Amino acid sequence: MADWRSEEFYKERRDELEKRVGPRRFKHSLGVSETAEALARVYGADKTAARMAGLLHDWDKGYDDPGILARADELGMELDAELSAMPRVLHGLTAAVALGRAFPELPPKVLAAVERHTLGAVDMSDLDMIVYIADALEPGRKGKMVQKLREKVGELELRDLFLGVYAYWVQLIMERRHPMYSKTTEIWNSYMPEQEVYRAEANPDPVPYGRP
Ligand SMILES: Nc1ncnc2c1ncn2[C@@H]1O[C@H](COP(=O)(O)OP(=O)(O)O)[C@@H](O)[C@H]1O
Repeated sequence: MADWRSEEFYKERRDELEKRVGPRRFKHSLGVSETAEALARVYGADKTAARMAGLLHDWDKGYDDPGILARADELGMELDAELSAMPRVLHGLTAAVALGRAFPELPPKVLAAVERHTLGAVDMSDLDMIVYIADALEPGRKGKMVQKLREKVGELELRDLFLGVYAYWVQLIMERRHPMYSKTTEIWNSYMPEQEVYRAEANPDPVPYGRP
């Protein structure tokens, strides 16, 4: 089996990716790869894994809606009714399965980061968060909020930077009037442990909420 950490492996996958997606998506993937590597350096994660997962995250983004559903079917994936109705969010899930089969040398942590880059998940690893963030902050992404979040790299803890990006993305989905994946709230809440602490303490506020 090839060494997935080698430069040769990276270049081979990069050249294959170029044939799988359009030029804009390819450029975006290179940007995510570089940004993920830089974030891994800042936050002390595996730089090679971040660079690889960033490169591969949109491996299946070249499929149209019927195509990605057929791809999931071919791969033997069982999608529930909700996910079947949201083909745009499926490319990370199918890519993780397909890449794991095509390149068994890829470690589970790289596949997990690819799988989670669109919807996120409860209990994301540092690497998962890095790829999720890199997808939103790579140099090709424009906007005031993107710029603000970029300036927070290294300043915020990784988890807080991830939550900033997640919140921004959820807001975008709402503004664009796109359907929201139902587990988004559950995922968000799983990163809000302070709510647990608050509930466990006696009410520190002498004035109940809602009173004038
Ligand atoms: N929690 C969510 N619920 C529903 N759709 C989502 C959610 N998160 C992301 N999406 C949508 O999934 C699509 C793909 O997202 P993503 O893979 O992150 O984008 P890109 O392929 O541009 O990097 C986008 O249309 C995005 O709005």
